Amino acid sequence: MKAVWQLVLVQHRHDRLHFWLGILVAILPAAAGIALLGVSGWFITAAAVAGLSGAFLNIFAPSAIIRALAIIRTGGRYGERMLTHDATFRFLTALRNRLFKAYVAIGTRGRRSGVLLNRLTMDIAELDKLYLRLVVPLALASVVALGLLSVSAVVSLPVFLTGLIFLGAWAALSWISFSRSDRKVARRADAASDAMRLRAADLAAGRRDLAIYGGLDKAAETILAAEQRLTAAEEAEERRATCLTSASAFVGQAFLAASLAVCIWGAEAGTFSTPFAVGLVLVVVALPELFSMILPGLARLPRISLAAERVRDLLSAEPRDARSSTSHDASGQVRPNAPKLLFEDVTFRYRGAKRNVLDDISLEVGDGEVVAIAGRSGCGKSTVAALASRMLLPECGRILLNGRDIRQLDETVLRRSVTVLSQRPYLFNDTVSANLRIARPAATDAELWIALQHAALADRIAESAQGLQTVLGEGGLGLSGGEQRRLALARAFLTSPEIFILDEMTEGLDGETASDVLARFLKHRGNSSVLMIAHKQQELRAADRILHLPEPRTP
Ligand SMILES: Nc1ncnc2c1ncn2[C@@H]1O[C@H](COP(=O)(O)OP(=O)(O)OP(=O)(O)O)[C@@H](O)[C@H]1O
Repeated sequence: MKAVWQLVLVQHRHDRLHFWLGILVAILPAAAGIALLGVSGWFITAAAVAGLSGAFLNIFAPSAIIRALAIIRTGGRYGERMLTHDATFRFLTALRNRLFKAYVAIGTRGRRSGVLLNRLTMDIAELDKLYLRLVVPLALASVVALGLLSVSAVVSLPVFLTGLIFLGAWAALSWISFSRSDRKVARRADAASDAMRLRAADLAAGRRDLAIYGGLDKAAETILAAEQRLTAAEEAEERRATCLTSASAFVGQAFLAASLAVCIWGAEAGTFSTPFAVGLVLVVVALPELFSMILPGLARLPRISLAAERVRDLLSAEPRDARSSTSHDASGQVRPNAPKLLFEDVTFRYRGAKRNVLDDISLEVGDGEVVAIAGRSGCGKSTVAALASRMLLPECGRILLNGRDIRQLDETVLRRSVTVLSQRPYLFNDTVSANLRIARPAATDAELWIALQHAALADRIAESAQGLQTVLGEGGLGLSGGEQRRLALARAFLTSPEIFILDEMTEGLDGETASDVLARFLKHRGNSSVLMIAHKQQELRAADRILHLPEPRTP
């Protein structure tokens, strides 16, 4: 549970003003609501007693108080919703940014990025309950309970003692629920939900191969098994929540009964008047509802706690330089005579792997130079490409872009400086122009057509009546593998990076298309340098320099 409090502190530090304002504004309507019930009960009874006995009763003051309390309660509830939700959304927005930056900086560490992203999204969604369902209701219940106890201590000792006993009972209930939070069940639910999504994504992506090899049914079964595990865990959580609600309802009813007995005794003994006793009973009626507001947060505590732990761990793994990359370091200005890309004694090992993929590798790509990386399969060529574009971070050594450590570069500057062309370009199910403008949002239609011409795709797009507005993918224009690569090329031509990283850009294309795509790329790349993972002779021939990576070592 330590992580839960640490995250509460992080939120508090993030925006103290909204944190406390939310709590204060939540207390206001709750206190007004309780006072409204008490004053109304007292007033109605006092009016009835005065009516029966013919005594004088000033009705104006209580009526005005009742109206004022009703207005405060209604307005306060609106303000409370606004402020508490605002405080939560502000915090979650900032948290999301920090967490995504942390992921970018430390990488996925060998785990599936889709699974991590999904888990992160779900964890952040879980954390919106931290302030709204735990902090605010707990603060609210504590302040109101202590306030009422203080008042009752002055008014009547039996009322004070009754309140104290039942407040103790609620505190004990909350503590038991808090300390016996079943994190095992929450962990099982999280694992089952991750497995379900992972298996479903695998089934969707690999359905053709699964159908060919007859594995569709088995794949579907694994999804159903994960779903059953998730349902079982959720049922266990539901049972726990029901027990908690029942126990709280029992304490609430016992409290009402005991308070009623004390009020009847007080009225009969003349300790307080009948109108006061009725007002007191109505105040007591409101309290169980106030305490029950804590229950959803308490029932959800195991899940909140696990989410808080993961988020805290990610925040603590966030490298200092990624947290504080300054615009000074990240300015993206060219340092004279610095190579475009420089690897200095870089060592890298995949998480969980037994050996380093790269050992003390040094390489350099000069201004405007085309450098090919060659080597046996598995020697780490794609790993070099991933390191050069900061998809991975080296264990030891440094990677410098224009003379500055790649770790310290601002994300925007980095993405503007490095363009990666891979063998699997991602094309969105959107128009041709939208797919191209990802690279340069302000590009004009004329610029898009020029880029398409350079990539030898303009004629194909012009065939379609909608031209640049033609939708790609399902229900739209279908492109062959080679055409997709040409569209990715046109997209790359709209950027002017310091360096292009070509990770098997022509892989899977026939010889003629591969030569054409490569030739067009080299002709229209401008002044950018190129680091090219080379498998083919034509790629090696096109390079100014070839770097051979050492043979892969067997474990
Ligand atoms: N995510 C990963 N986790 C663990 N090991 C990995 C991962 N990705 C690659 N490897 C391993 O790292 C080594 C280098 O892989 P890499 O893809 O960089 O080689 P490559 O030279 O590009 O190979 P190829 O020419 O066959 O594409 C290989 O032994 C590979 O099995």
